[in-house]
Amino acid sequence: MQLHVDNRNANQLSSVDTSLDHNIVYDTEDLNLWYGNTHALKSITLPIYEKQVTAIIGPSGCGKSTYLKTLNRMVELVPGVRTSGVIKYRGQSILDRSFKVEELRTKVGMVFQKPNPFPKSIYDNIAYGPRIHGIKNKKILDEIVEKSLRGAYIWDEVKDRLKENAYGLSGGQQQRICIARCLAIEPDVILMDEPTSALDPKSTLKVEELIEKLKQDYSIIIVTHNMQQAARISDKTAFFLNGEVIEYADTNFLFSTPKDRRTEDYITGRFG
Ligand SMILES: Nc1ncnc2c1ncn2[C@@H]1O[C@H](COP(=O)(O)OP(=O)(O)OP(=O)(O)O)[C@@H](O)[C@H]1O
Repeated sequence: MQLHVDNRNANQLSSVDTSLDHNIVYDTEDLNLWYGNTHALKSITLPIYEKQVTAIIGPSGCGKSTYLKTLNRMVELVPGVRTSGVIKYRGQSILDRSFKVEELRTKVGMVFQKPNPFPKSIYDNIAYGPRIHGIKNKKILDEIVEKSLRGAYIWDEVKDRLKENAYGLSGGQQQRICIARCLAIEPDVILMDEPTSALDPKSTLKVEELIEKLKQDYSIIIVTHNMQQAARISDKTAFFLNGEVIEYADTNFLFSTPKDRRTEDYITGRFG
């Protein structure tokens, strides 16, 4: 594995942006994951930096979504899953049995491939999380709803129709509602699993612009099949293949001078 960004592996550093001293938000060390007999993640070691966009790329079935779902422990909902190794979120070992998964869910939001608003009003979609966390005061909820919709750059489009069902919005708008729903719980990290793959080019552009803005305040980890998208919006890129991280580097570096032949083959479209 080529690892250009991990300061703990100084010998392997070849293209590190040392001008930005970003903290590590997630640190994965020697993570393995099995679905029954399928060894889906193999010895993954990956530091994820805060307030950056980290893209996970690789061909179908290489373990991208699985890795994302280990970061919020959603993967353990699959029967027969086993893991070994360590994932630290802000220094806390989240795979430990003693770690409270509820704590993680308040800090880590997730946006899925297909927009999945609840069959409720736009307002209730955004207020859902805060209400679960016990906020009942209407004025406070109004403020959270407005702030979250503004944060997802969709306020102007929906401010006059907050009581309407979110299903009445376009796919791109629904996806930004889902992002606003994430923001309403004031997360630290946003996980995105191919958030634009179901969207048209115009909506994709809007979501990409939104991601660029969100990284000022949030750490974003995005799985994408779209290499142009990874190149456009991410700071770091990890290339996965057959459950392994083949190369992890500053995005500019990985796309311009990949170190591993397999990365080069993938990004030049020779396979995948
Ligand atoms: N629930 C599951 N049960 C058993 N095996 C699974 C399950 N989910 C994924 N796998 C297997 O784990 C491996 C990694 O799958 P994963 O979905 O993480 O890949 P991916 O890179 O996200 O693929 P894609 O780009 O097609 O979404 C594959 O071999 C897949 O078949």
